[in-house]
Amino acid sequence: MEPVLELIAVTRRFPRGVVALRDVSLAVPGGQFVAVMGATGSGKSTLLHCAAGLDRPGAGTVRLAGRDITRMREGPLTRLRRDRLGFVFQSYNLLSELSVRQNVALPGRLGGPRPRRVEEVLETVGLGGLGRRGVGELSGGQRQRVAIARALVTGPAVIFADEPTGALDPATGGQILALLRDAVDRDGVTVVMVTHDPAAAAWSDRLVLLRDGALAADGPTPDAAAIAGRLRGVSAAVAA
Ligand SMILES: Nc1ncnc2c1ncn2[C@@H]1O[C@H](COP(=O)(O)OP(=O)(O)OP(=O)(O)O)[C@@H](O)[C@H]1O
Repeated sequence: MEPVLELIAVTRRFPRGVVALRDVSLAVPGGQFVAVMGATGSGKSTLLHCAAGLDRPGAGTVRLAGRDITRMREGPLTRLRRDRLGFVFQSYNLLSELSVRQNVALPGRLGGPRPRRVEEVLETVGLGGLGRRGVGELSGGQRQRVAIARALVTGPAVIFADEPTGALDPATGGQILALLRDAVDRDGVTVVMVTHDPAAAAWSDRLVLLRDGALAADGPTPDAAAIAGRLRGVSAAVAA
């Protein structure tokens, strides 16, 4: 099966000699939950941004849903992101003056998703009946549920999540991770999640570790204690 997301020898340099990603290759099949970890500054967010077409690598190729996005013009790329990708960030990125329902309806094409589809995803994330609430009145966990509903509403191929539980307590964070896990298991969505938290990463199928912009490890996700050990391993190598 063709991977839904593929990075081939991706390198991203920033000014002053920073190589945020160096020669990273990664093929992700549909329906896989991937956690990306590594010390601060190891290139996790840069990997996520290049993979999602939010940033362009200086060298290498990114293929997303069967298309080479590396050289795609901004218009088609924006449409591809809107129609095939979902995004969940630590800071929710919702419009707080709009209602839950309006936020979830935002990413749709002309006219937006059908109202019934919006209600359906709100039920899925446990917000059934809260569609008319203002997002400003919601708790952090509820806001992140809205963000997940917004990510799911178009039926995306891939959801990119950057520290989705970073602002939540462990119990609430666990509920959010269970929703991402459900999207993978139920709908066959691929999730690529950046996290610092071994307990969050333990929900994934595959653990990718970055060290100084390069792939340091890539394999099946072990339990949280083993993840923490591996993370210390790659971080210590940087400090040494
Ligand atoms: N826009 C930018 N301009 C210049 N340098 C950048 C830029 N974005 C990232 N970098 C640098 O690239 C490297 C990788 O950054 P990145 O944000 O991808 O790391 P990270 O692993 O996500 O870190 P953190 O865990 O702290 O969020 C760092 O050295 C960072 O300073």
